[in-house]
Amino acid sequence: MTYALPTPDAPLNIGTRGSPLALAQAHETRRRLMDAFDLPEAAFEIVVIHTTGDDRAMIDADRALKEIGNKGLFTKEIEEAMLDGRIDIAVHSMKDMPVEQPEGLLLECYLPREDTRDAFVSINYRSIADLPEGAVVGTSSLRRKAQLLNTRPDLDIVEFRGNVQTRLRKLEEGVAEATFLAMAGLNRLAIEGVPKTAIPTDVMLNAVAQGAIGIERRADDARAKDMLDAIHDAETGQRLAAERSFLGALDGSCETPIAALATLEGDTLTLRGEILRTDGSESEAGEISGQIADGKKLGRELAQQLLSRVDDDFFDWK
Ligand SMILES: NCc1[nH]cc(CCC(=O)O)c1CC(=O)O
Repeated sequence: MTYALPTPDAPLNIGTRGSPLALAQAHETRRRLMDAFDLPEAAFEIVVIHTTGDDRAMIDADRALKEIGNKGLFTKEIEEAMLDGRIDIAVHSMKDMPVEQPEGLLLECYLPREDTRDAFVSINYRSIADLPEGAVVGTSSLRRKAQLLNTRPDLDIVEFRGNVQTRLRKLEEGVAEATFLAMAGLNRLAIEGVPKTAIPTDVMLNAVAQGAIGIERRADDARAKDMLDAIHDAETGQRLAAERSFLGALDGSCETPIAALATLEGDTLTLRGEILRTDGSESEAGEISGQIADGKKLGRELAQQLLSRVDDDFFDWK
């Protein structure tokens, strides 16, 4: 080792967004690093970085999100802070991460994955199938919207943003009958009293990398590399390699109707994927299996299979 581990006087700076979920994920990362290296909490400093994506979400600009595209919206300022040395590592929801990282940064460390499923959140109903004809449901996710309309074209989908509390209040006020959240977020925040049911993945397939936390670092930072290697979860890495390669081959982002889930059994990786038209009028789904080590290739192959079945305008907004 040619470096010293962090100390309370020279802490490792952990960058994160300021949302409750982002902070919970940063705290989990700090806890795992403390345990792996037997270091005190004060050897780590959690540094909150404000991002453009946070502004957009606050102003509600669903339109702005779509105009700018979501790629990197939540990560640009955090990555700049890392390249500037203001922070040493950055904790991200992998679901929101572009497939490629900027020059000089690496994203190779994943924590053990949480539940990948979406939650159906409703005061009066237990599942999508339970919803009455024409029910109003709230979501701003293009994927969830397209998946819902594909199976339930009768539903009236309204934009829904904000934190869990805001959404629950809207449900209580009767603004919508149901909304959707990632089970992973609800579990990590351990919020009590949310009327939720996990949706099976054959009813609503999760977003690429849903439920996974990734930790980014500078490519030339040997200390950060060794520290992150110690807390990396190899299985999550193998699953995300396949899912993110599928996403990359489709040139998608978190704001594209694309879903994928890789699972491992023995030496075999199975990748299920789905692409949808934004209006839900068409969906193509498929599955591919092979050696775990070939995950990236399997992701590209599944993407090609699905793309070969659709027209060029498939992902165009309507
Ligand atoms: N796009 C927002 C986002 N990014 C990650 C999560 C939840 C946690 C996760 O999936 O890891 C969420 C909110 C949600 O979908 O409910």
